[in-house]
Amino acid sequence: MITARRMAAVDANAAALGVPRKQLMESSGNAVARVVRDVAGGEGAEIAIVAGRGNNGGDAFVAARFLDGFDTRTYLLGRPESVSTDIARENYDALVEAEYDVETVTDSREFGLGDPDVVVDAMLGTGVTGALREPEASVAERINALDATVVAVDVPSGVDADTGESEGVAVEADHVVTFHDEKPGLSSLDSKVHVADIGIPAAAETFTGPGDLRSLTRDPQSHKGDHGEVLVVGGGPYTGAPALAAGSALRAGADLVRVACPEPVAREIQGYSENFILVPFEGSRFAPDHVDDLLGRANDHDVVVFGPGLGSADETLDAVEEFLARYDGRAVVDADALQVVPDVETEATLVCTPHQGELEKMGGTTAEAWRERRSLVSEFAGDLGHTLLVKGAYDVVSDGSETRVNRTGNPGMTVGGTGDVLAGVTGALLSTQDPLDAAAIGAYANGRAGDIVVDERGFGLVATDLLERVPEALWGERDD
Ligand SMILES: NC(=O)C1=CN([C@@H]2O[C@H](COP(=O)(O)OP(=O)(O)OC[C@H]3O[C@@H](n4cnc5c(N)ncnc54)[C@H](O)[C@@H]3O)[C@@H](O)[C@H]2O)[C@H](O)CC1
Ligand SMILES: [K+]
Repeated sequence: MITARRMAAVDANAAALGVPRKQLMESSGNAVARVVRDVAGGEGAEIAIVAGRGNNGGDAFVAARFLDGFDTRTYLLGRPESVSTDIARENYDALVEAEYDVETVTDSREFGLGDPDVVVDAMLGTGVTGALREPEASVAERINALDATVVAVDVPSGVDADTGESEGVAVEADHVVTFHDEKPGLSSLDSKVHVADIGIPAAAETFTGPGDLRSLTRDPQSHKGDHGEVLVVGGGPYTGAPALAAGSALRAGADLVRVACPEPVAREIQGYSENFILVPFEGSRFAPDHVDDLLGRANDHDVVVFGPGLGSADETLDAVEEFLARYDGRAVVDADALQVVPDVETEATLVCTPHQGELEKMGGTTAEAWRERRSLVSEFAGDLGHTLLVKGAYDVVSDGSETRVNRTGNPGMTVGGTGDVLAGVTGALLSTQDPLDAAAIGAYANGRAGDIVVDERGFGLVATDLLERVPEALWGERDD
């Protein structure tokens, strides 16, 4: 099962892996034609292809080329100039050039579909927003009134592939040829669903890629706070770690970042940067006495990043345990705080970011080969009931039901502090993304930032270099 949003990400990842969308379109069109052949009842059958101006229409232009021998006519709803993508337009032009029977429909009132045996509905696919507009709405009604067998491309036009719902009229299809994987909304329809393999490499789904960054949108109308308020809880024996996590959360786009830390740590951090808002607590380390106050504060934030530099004193770990038991918001848990997670019952939504050693301390197991590690991490995440981001040469991210593997990053990143950067980035992302996406994008961007630094200067990077490249890694030029 795959949502339209995830499908778009996987599609972009496939392109980055060297399988561009036009190639997928060729497979999609071919798959549609195969189903049409099966339902048409022999050559000579009359087939009407009704194509819209997006890539859904593009699939149908390809299908027409695979239907030689049938009496096929293709209708484009609109002028050729209105075809909205290059690849759909190229496939349209190819039909015209090869003298296929193609008509443009500019006045739908005069559009007569005749009495075909099969209608291919390729007006709209996953690009639909809201109710069908004209001319698509009245053409859908006309298709529904015919006796023909209706084969819809990807999704019946007007239907939302994620929900199966339509806001107005929608095509009623006998068959739907959908691509790559089942879509959540199709099972509720009265159509026979055919899932066609269109040659998207499994790696486009398994591995994070530039497509995963597509969910990072910024609404021009956004206000302060829309992109997250993050509370970093850390510091004690270490002072750099919470500062790195906080700085990274800001670089990853959080609007406000506060650092809750012991007073002496706060004094030191203040000297690092004027961008930090500090909320010091008494004493030299986090302890159970601080939990009440901290819970109040945490509830005013979207996400808490727990762990950088906290240390592992017994009273600190007790305090972490008590905090998590009483907290029901979102949190990234890193470093020493990780070890209490398996023992605590919490309503909180956690993204845990252990390296392999920390994973073992949590009770998880690891393996050398990433495929094996992927299954182990997935199983352990399922047992924990939280999302895991297990760091390594290949990072494994899983919530127990979905698992992604991240390949960005390099051996230069074994230096101290890179984990704190990852925790901060993931914390900022967790305020706008679901936990699996936040962890996957966090791992991808953190590694990419490291790759940018090493490409430029070679090894010898330090964590602050990485932090500075986080914006570029998240929003810089994308090759999708
Ligand atoms: N990997 C894949 O998923 C592949 C999918 N393919 C096919 O591509 C379509 C999605 O294509 P896209 O261009 O994004 O969108 P559509 O063709 O569905 O429609 C865009 C088109 O429609 C207009 N529009 C939007 N809403 C409405 C409305 N309510 N009424 C009228 N018109 C509307 C919008 O303005 C655009 O012009 C997917 O379904 C697959 O069929 C690839 O070919 C292969 C890879
Ligand atoms: K369609």
